[in-house]
Amino acid sequence: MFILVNLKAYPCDPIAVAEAAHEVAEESGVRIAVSPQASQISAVAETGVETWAQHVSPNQYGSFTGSTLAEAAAEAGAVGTLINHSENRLKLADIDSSVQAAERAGLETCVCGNNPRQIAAVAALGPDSVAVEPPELIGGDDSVATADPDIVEDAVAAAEGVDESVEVYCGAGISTGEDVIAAEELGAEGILLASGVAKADDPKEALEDLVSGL
Ligand SMILES: O=C(CO)COP(=O)(O)O
Repeated sequence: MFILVNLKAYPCDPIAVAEAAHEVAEESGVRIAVSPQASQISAVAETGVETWAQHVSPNQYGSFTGSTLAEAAAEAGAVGTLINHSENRLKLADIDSSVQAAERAGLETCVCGNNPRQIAAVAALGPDSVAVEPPELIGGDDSVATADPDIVEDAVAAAEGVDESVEVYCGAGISTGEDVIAAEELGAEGILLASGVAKADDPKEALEDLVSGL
């Protein structure tokens, strides 16, 4: 299982979380990545943890003020990027262009969708992975894997029906090792989570719990 910790714009210490994630990844052998704010990518990458951008813009180099250039994210040390997170939704044409931009820059891509229909649509754009995250469960205490298991199984089937090579992740409300195992049993190959680590008193302890059953 791949564990991607999305720090969103939470007021946590990204370096402390990155160092904890790097240590837990090394100790457990589980693949763990951290996705900080764009301005913190290079500092997070310097800790040695696998680092992802939260978004890349659909544009190339040029007159695009305020954009998050995929090449700049890669040069700062990101190796992957989320695209179309529920909190940063894009039009389908822009998702397509952002996937292309990320691929040009050599970034791994994970495109998010709210439900299995959206997962099928974005899987057709050829990302490396897709992630289903029901918005109503994001940031809450109920894990998607137990509160809405059908959405995970249906997303896995939807992506498989379009392109079997696209991995399927899930996220929303995941905070424990049991949640991770439940997601794995539903067919997810990775999880996205945020508040369970970014808001934890002890992020390392939270991460150790997340990988405990793997
Ligand atoms: O949006 C998410 C990860 O990208 C999920 O957030 P929570 O883990 O806080 O529910």
